[in-house]
Amino acid sequence: MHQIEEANMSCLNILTYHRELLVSRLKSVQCILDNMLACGYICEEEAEMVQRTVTKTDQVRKILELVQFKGEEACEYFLYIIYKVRDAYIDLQPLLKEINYNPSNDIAVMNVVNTDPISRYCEKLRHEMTRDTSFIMSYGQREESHLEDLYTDTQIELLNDCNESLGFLESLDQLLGDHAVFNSQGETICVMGDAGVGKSILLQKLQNLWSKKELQTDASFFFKFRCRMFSVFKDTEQISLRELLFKYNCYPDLDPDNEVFDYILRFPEKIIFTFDGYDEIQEDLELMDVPEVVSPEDKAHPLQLLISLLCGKLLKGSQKVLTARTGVEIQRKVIRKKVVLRGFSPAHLKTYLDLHFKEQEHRELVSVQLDASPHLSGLCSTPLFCWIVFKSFRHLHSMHDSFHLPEACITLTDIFLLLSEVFLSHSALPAPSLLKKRARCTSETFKGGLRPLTAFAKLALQGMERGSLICSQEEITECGLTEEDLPLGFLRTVSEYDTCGSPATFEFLHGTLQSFLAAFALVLDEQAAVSSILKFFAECSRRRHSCLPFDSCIRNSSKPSEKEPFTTNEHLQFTNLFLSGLLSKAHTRLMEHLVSPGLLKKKQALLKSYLSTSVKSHLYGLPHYEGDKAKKVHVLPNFLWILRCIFETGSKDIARMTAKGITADYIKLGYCNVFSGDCTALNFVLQHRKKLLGLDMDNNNISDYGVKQLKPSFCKMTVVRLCVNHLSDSSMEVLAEELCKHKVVRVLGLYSNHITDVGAKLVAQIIEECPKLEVVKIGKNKISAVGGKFLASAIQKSTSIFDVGMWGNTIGDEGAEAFAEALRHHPRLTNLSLSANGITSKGGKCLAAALKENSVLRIFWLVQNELTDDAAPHLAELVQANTGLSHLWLISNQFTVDGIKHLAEALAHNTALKEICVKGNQLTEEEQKQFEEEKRLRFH
Ligand SMILES: Nc1ncnc2c1ncn2[C@@H]1O[C@H](COP(=O)(O)OP(=O)(O)OP(=O)(O)O)[C@@H](O)[C@H]1O
Repeated sequence: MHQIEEANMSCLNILTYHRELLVSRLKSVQCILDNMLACGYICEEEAEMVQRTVTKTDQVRKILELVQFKGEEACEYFLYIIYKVRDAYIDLQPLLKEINYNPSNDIAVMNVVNTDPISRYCEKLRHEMTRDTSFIMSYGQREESHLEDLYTDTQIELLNDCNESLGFLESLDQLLGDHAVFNSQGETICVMGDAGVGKSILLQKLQNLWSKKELQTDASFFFKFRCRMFSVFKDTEQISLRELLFKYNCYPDLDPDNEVFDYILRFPEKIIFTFDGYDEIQEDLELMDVPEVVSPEDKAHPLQLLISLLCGKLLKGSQKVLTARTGVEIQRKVIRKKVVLRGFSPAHLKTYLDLHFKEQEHRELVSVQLDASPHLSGLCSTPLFCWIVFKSFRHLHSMHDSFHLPEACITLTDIFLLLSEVFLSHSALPAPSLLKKRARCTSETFKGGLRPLTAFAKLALQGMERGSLICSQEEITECGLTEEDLPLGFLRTVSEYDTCGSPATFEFLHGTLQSFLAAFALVLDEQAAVSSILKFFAECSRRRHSCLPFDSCIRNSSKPSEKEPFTTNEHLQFTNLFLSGLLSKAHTRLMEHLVSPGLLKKKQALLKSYLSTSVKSHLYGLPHYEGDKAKKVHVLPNFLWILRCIFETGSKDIARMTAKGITADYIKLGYCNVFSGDCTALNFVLQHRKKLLGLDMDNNNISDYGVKQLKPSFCKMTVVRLCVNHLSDSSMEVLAEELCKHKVVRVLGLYSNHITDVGAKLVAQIIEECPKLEVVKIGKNKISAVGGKFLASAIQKSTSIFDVGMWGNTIGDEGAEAFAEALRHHPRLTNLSLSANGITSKGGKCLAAALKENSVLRIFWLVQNELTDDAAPHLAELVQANTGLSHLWLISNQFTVDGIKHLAEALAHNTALKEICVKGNQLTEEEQKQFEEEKRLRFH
């Protein structure tokens, strides 16, 4: 029917006309009855009569009869209920649109109460989610902070399916949006990141925003799960999807007809799921055979339900956000998009500092210490470590006058010792306000708290041995912990798994804390054989992990593939690291108060000898290969853990021996997930190396803090490859100072960082002042014409440089002109890329003219610029000049067939030129054919 006619129709007639549709699509009868009754359009008896009718459709028929019988106003109110309670009558919204429904003024003032189970459930979900997500955990339950008071943005980098950066996320809304989706079939958004970088908090923020309707999404349901919960179930336990959703989030109230679950099944796109900590269940998944679950009614093991949800076998179309530690492999097929958390930038760190410390005096004190120590700043870019450092500072500073953060190179062990000291001081001392400040005595605090510390440590170790992050009340009691010990802060209760009144379950405040305490247990244990301290080292080197069965569920294959033991046993690696720290010389005095000195010595000696041997065998086993000029070695991520352990031990002997053991003169540490803190460890070893060394650290996350940490090692570096590492101009300052001082560098790789013209000027200085520098890669930065000119001028003066990559900057024609000058008589430059730099024909002409006078350039890249046919005759002249150029890359410019003709003709006069690649210009297939004869002109 025509809309105008409909608009003029009475509501009574509309109900008659659309009766069939209303009968089939109106689902929530109760809400209509409740409101009709409340407004007096029907009486109790009439409502009961409707309810007594057996089928839903008959109930609707009865209601329609009733309201029509009551007259126009009742019919109008009936439509108004459907209009107001949108969620419950989603199927009838198109009808309202079709009839162009608008409530009259009289009706619009009437009240409609949403008694629909679905809407009520959504409200309940939001309410509970707000309650559950408003606080960030802190020491015990005593000092929880509001999420809003402390949440600070972190760097969230978008990646494509090859793990290349697509820039940073600007707001959390973008996480769920279509931006940077690389697989539209996939439904899972992966959030990756290292331990403590803030994955759980990010999800918490997302949940909190949704609960307050501040997240841009249509989703009415939000179900949150922590993956470790799935480990709690026995192997034989089976539950349904309905149970999984409701029991572990919240139950719908007053929903006798299961309308909520039916709705969820019908509209999965209205759901967001978050699954936190996929790495924590990897082993459980590997052990289980995961058949597919596809029916929402079937019961299955919760892990199977999880996998089916992630694969889209259940509730297809729902949005899923999954977090996991960096390096955990998840089948590409199911990933929709991927982000990686990079922690706090210096600006974020400043914001967090301001949020954390209300007192100006504290802010300044901590800020000074951060500025003085790039290593501490680097550690603090991981929010967990930052939180511990700040919290400990605040607590210890308030208790003791003279407290300062450790000044020398603070280790992770130091950080967790600080945290433990704070926890133990809770029990040892009265509240700070009542106390006259007194001198800090760490060993006294630890001695005083030795009983609970030993018990917590034992509990942590037992969990680690069982592969469990959760412990029961029984286990806690067995370890000798009492009610009074629990509020110290090491443990917290977990309500999620505590369903049906089962006794409370606990977990350590953070997984890393459990690793730390487990290491403590190994040190404190006076009963076990000394050799037992090495159990996790042995475990880590023995294990070879398979890919996730999540993969095999998708691939239908159960054959695992080899995988490096990097992320899957990270909690064990952390235990090893803390063990190295606790047994270090620096902590001997403290430890001697807690364990007998003789035993401590034995443990220290054993660890030292183990590390020395394992370093040797590891270095020996690394894949060596002969490069063009150097003997190269590709370091594996596991080696990075050994380096971290060596640093924690603080043992110069082991560091010296490791340095000596690196026989190669080029180390590749690419894609090893090296973060800024690791540079301190690397530097700790490299400072003992006498010979020169090439270091390739491309594709890591070392940031400016890491470069500062490497400062003492640059004096011996011949190759400095730091591509894709989030470096800014301040790193260039360090490089310029060090490289120009020592002048040994041959290769400088800085591709894909955040270098601007300021940094380019410093790189230019390096080019000018380092007489051995041959290769500079500085593409994909933020260098404009200004920086381009600095670089060009430096290149012009250099007699050593022969390979320069400038791809993906914005030097434009002005920059191109400067490069033309640099090239004109350059004695050595053989390979130059000025691709993707916004160069038009104007710049192209200059370059072509200058190059005619150059006889050394072999390969020239001008891909993805804006060259048109105007430049073609000039480039043709260059070709004709037969300068020695062997490859000219002109892909993706704006040449037409006319321009290409010039090039083709010129080629006939040049026998030295091997090819000109002109793919992606503006020629049709037909036009390209006319150049078929000239094989050196490539279109593909
Ligand atoms: N964005 C943030 N703003 C403020 N504090 C944060 C933020 N992210 C993390 N933190 C702090 O760091 C702690 C650890 O963070 P979180 O548990 O989210 O790390 P994670 O990446 O999930 O670690 P893991 O992989 O070990 O589980 C939090 O409890 C909180 O104190």
